[in-house]
Amino acid sequence: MTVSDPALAELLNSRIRDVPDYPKPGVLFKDIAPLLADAEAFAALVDALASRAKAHGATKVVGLEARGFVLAAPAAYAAGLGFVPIRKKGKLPGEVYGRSYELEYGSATLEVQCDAFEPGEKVLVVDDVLATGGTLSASLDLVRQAGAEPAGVVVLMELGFLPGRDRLTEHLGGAPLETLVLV
Ligand SMILES: O=P(O)(O)OC[C@H]1O[C@H](OP(=O)(O)OP(=O)(O)O)[C@H](O)[C@@H]1O
Ligand SMILES: Nc1ncnc2[nH]cnc12
Repeated sequence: MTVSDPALAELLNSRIRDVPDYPKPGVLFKDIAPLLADAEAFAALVDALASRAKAHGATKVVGLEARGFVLAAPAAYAAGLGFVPIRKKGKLPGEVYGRSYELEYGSATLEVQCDAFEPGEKVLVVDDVLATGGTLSASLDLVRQAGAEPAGVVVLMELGFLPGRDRLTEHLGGAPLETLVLV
């Protein structure tokens, strides 16, 4: 397991709120709104993501709609890198690659623009939650299909009671997966 900074993990976890039975019965929803609203915790999170982007030699930071955007875009700015969105179906203009996937409370299709990357770019993929791993698995496949190489994946939190990490392994292709908070 790769929770590498216990003090950061404690700060971030203290600002994540549990909401039982949202968006449907049986799901324990991890609400990051209090973390985003806390200047100290949000800055610590963005700085940690930016440092991972630099450490992995990334040339772009990729964020996954929608909560991943809120983390990845400021991290890209802080690292001096460009940002690429992976969006839900039908939101991106022009030619796109698409992948369908299952998640904890439904199914969806993600898309990336075909010209989002220069060939061979190394990217850091950022999202808020690793639950079943469907979202990140689809996203990693899309990054490769669009001609870039995942240099690493960072998630704010991993739901350790779900098999997301196992499902993700084959899609990582050796890229490191780092979890800032394990719950
Ligand atoms: O590991 P998984 O089971 O795929 O679940 C994780 C994903 O689920 C949530 O996104 P959601 O699709 O709910 O979109 P949102 O960020 O727009 O709320 C979350 O932000 C992750 O992207
Ligand atoms: N339990 C959960 N809490 C917050 N976001 C999620 N995305 C998928 N599962 C989730």
